[in-house]
Amino acid sequence: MDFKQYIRVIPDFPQPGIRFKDITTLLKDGPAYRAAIEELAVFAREVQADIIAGPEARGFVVGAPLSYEMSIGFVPIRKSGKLPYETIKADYDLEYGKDALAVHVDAIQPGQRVLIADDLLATGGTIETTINLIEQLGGKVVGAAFFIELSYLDGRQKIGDIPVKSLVQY
Ligand SMILES: O=P(O)(O)OC[C@H]1O[C@H](OP(=O)(O)OP(=O)(O)O)[C@H](O)[C@@H]1O
Ligand SMILES: Nc1ncnc2[nH]cnc12
Repeated sequence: MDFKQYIRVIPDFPQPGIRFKDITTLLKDGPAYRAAIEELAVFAREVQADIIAGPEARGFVVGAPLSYEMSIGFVPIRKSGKLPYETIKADYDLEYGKDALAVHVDAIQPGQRVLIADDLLATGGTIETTINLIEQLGGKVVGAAFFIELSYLDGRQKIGDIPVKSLVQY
């Protein structure tokens, strides 16, 4: 399926110079959304993931259906201050700002094979921070799966040799 035709590009959002890739136009199309998740599930099975982690908020709409499709667990990586139990957290930079992410200390068991799922890879700050948090908990990141990759920002260089799958590239 040509997923690019389902993605809407909004110039100058949320600030001048950013071309925002809007996935809501893909999400509202049932067959396209399902096909996108199924394609990422092929990759997740190849890397033998046994749990999915997704960064808030758009990582939830990719990671949660992927874990459901595979009948494996889902770990939410949340913006700092949102998780109720004991957490570890890390600060990071985005294409358009700064933020902090956190995860529960008991979210991942040492040695678990973790696939990170998100809608989009831009500078790689979010994925790098998520990898860092999972590795601190003893998890092994076996792959990173995205709907969209902004190749011109070269986020892959922050991921090292972890296998990456993206459905659409700009
Ligand atoms: O590769 P990066 O430069 O880190 O950018 C990619 C991240 O930016 C967006 O999330 P955002 O932090 O805007 O949060 P949201 O999902 O809550 O909208 C997107 O969903 C990715 O998680
Ligand atoms: N250009 C972009 N479009 C949508 N989400 C993003 N997150 C970071 N950069 C983005």
